[in-house]
Amino acid sequence: MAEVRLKNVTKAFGSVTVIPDLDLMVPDGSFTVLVGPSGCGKSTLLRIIAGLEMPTAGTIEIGGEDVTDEEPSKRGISMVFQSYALYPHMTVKENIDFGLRLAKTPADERERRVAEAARILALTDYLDRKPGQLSGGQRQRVAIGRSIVRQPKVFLFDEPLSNLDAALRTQMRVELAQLHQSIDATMIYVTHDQVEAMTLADQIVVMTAGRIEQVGAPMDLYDRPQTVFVAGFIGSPKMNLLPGEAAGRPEVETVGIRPEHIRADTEAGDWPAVANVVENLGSDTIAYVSADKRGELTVRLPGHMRLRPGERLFLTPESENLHLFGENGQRVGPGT
Ligand SMILES: Nc1ncnc2c1ncn2[C@@H]1O[C@H](COP(=O)(O)OP(=O)(O)OP(=O)(O)O)[C@@H](O)[C@H]1O
Repeated sequence: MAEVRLKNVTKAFGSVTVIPDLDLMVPDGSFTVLVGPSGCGKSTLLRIIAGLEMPTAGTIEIGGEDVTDEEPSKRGISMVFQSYALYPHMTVKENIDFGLRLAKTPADERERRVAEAARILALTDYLDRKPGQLSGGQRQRVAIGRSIVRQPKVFLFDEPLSNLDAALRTQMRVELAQLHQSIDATMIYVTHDQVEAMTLADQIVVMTAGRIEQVGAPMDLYDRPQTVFVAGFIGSPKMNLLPGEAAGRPEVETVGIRPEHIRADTEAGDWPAVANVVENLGSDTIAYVSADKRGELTVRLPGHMRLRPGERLFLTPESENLHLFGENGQRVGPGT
């Protein structure tokens, strides 16, 4: 068992408290993704779990053991960073093997583990190459290989794919999902990327200003954001958030509607509007429009719908897909 539990974790740098009082449970074997705006404390939290930062107060348990005062190397964790920092003069095999050699693992065991990691990561044919002879994605796989051979209970990833180009990111994302399926370890992953969060996570933790705003399965957060903040943060393009007004619900202050839940028609509809900017993505079209009395809205339309900037259209929000938020930005319906 390697669940990770944070209890009343507080972190201050000097007089600035960046994490006020945080509780989090990461289930054994889960893929937990931390998201939130820049500076909200994601990396700090990961570093606290790793033991690279000491919490100002609170405890960290890994696999039921209190590791708050334990050295990073004794916690059974392994961390993969965005800059993968391989040793350029060593081969792939030597890079992967490095930590095991330092730990004085017996040679035959090292051989076995490196071969197994290389197999999982499809690096077997590259073991004798130097990092300079690899693509960015292959280098990142070597960095992950270094983690795998140490057989950690928990993998920590801090934006591991952010230095890769779009195509490689997609490929590595799929590979990470497969890796998680094949080795079943607990993974905690920080990212800015919506698609990574939605596709990799069993549970997403949305943070803001050092606090947890909501924890849930990706589609849970998407379908039932509990706050205006989560509603605006999860989903791309962003949910439209309009000053409230819901029939018979005076407590509603904000009404949310996702871009794909607004129907558009050139003939008739509830809200007359004019298209400002139109992005044709092929599979769908994103239109940024001004709607009379509603202001600026983002609408996701079918890819085949042709629309030109300046063109008039009529929008109809799907009433069954509205999100209602009350005072303090808390969800008040439907189905809180
Ligand atoms: N060593 C440090 N000394 C002082 N302040 C720090 C230190 N490390 C982080 N901080 C501050 O703590 C806050 C949280 O930083 P952190 O890097 O954890 O955020 P983040 O959510 O990972 O941000 P990003 O998404 O931009 O990487 C920030 O305000 C940051 O300036």
